[in-house]
Amino acid sequence: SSQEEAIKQKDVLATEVSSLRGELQQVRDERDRQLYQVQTLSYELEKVKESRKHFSTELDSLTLKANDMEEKCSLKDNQIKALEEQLATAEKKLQVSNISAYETRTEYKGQQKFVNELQRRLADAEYILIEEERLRKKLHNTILELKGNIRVFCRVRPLLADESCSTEGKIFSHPTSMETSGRAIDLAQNGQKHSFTFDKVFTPEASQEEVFVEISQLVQSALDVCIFAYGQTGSGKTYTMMGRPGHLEEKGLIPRSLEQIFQTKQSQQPQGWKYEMIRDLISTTTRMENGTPGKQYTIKHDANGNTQVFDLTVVDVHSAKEVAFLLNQPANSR
Ligand SMILES: Nc1ncnc2c1ncn2[C@@H]1O[C@H](COP(=O)(O)OP(=O)(O)OP(=O)(O)O)[C@@H](O)[C@H]1O
Repeated sequence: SSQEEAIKQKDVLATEVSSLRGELQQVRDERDRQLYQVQTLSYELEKVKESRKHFSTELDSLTLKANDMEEKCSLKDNQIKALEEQLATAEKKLQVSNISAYETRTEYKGQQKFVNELQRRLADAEYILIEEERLRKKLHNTILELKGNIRVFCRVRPLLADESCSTEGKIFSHPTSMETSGRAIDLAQNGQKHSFTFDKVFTPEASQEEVFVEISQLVQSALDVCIFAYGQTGSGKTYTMMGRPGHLEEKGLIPRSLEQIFQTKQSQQPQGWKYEMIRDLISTTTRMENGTPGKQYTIKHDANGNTQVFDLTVVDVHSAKEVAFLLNQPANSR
């Protein structure tokens, strides 16, 4: 029985051993599986570590980028704020400008009305002025006609430096009677007295200006005027007509008349008058548009016997408002 028991025990033990072997095998298998898993996990861990490294680098760079972006964003924010402020100011200004533009427009309309009214009044005034000017011209010419179309003036020049005073005393005197005052001259020759009367007598003291004032009225009627200087040689014709070259104060009737004509041309321009002055330096003959010779006024002849001509020639009267003169001043000798 002990043998049986031993056999039984042996069987139990054998079963136990085989079960333990099975368990051992299972544990071994489990261990192998676990080992494999550990290997796989450590491989994965390695991979994870690697990718973590990579991600951390990327994270660093992204963090840097994010910081940079944040900085830029805050900068942009500031800029946006500043721009918003500017926009607000600009909007305010725009509002003010809109108001002032409206006011300006209203004011402009008012001004335009006023200008239109002034232009209308100006046109009226210009019309009246032109009419008045026409009347003035007519009256002026009538007065000149009444004074006489031909007037004779006498000018006595002073003694020149190389001329001596007559031993017999003065050879001329001016009568002082009321009706001949300023118009008469008495000459004494061989004890005889000769009296002459003119429209005006200029004494030796008379300046170029005084002589010009007397004829200046005629220049207004320049279309019909002829100024003629007559007298013996050395009596002062050239001086009276041309003046002394280089001495402005002593310029004669011709330069003064031309100045007056040009001044009138200027001053009458605003009233619609148009004068055309032609200075022809080549032409020696002057003709009206219809072919007839124009009026010619010989002004000067010099001491050498050569004649210099200064022509004031009426070429044409185009219309009441357009008058053309030909001012021909050849320095050539004839
Ligand atoms: N009123 C005056 N005041 C001062 N000097 C004068 C006056 N008139 C003439 N003279 C002088 O007398 C001189 C002779 O005058 P001017 O040459 O004008 O005479 P003229 O009549 O033209 O003579 P001619 O017929 O010989 O050319 C000139 O020296 C001129 O400057």
